[in-house]
Amino acid sequence: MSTPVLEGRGIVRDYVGGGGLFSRTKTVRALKGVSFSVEKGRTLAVVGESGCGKSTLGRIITLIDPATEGELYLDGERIDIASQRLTREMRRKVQIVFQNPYGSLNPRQKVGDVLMEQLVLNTSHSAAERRDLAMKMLVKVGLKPEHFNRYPHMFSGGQRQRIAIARALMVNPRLLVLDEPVSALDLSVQAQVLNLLADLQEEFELTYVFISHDLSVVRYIADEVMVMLAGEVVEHNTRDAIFADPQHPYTRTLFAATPVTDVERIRARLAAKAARQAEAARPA
Ligand SMILES: Nc1ncnc2c1ncn2[C@@H]1O[C@H](COP(=O)(O)OP(=O)(O)OP(=O)(O)O)[C@@H](O)[C@H]1O
Repeated sequence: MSTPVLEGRGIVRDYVGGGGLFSRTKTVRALKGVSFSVEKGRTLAVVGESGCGKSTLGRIITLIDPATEGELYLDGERIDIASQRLTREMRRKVQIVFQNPYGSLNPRQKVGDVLMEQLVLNTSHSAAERRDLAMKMLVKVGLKPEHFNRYPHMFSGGQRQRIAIARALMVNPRLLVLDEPVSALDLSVQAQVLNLLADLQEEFELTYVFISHDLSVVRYIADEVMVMLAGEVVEHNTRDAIFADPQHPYTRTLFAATPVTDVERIRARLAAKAARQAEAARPA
């Protein structure tokens, strides 16, 4: 078997915080030894109720926050997630897209500059090359070259999420952590952004860690599903297996509350993707 793009072993995260003026300092163990791996080109969905540790795990994988204990491997290379002695190259490999792109886009920065800034920090491209690459990326995510000189407030929510995805892709990452990336969007726009993510995954051979509370979205996009409860993984299986036959009582409760939406459309999309992948894998 090939080396996974991402592997976590026994990841623990404690938050040491005050319990208020008159109470003793409390430690919250947000992750209690989480292990998983994701193969290249696959999407691992992380699900579970609010507070189970999904975002904490996402921030550790993205190397934004340190872990208290545990090991993380990117393309087989061990990353020091406790002390966070990280190279720029390690950081480049993992990018994150958040639920609210408006919060992470500088309102005074034009979209073209948002994209080119990534290249200034991470590459030695000339100004003309940076401009060219940013223009091309705008088109790849379904925006237009004339959007280059516009500000974030001039876009819809879906378009802003496309800008955030474009920014993440500018540095040619291996892995995208998508933390509730469509939760703030209308249903029709959600579908467009999910389709875009599926297309980009195929084109750039990206690996996704997709954090979501929305199981209909997970059913659409995931290859594998990892269910978390109170900082622990209670179940991890392929999407089809876990939806058809959830094993853990908590998974069953979680899934029982979710309506199945538009199954035919999901099946058609996944079948088309599988056919394209099979065609690409066929020897010439
Ligand atoms: N900075 C922090 N300081 C202290 N405790 C924190 C901090 N961030 C998260 N926690 C706690 O860690 C636990 C996991 O939080 P986390 O945000 O990772 O959960 P989540 O599953 O992503 O929830 P949500 O879906 O609501 O974002 C929670 O108990 C939370 O209160």
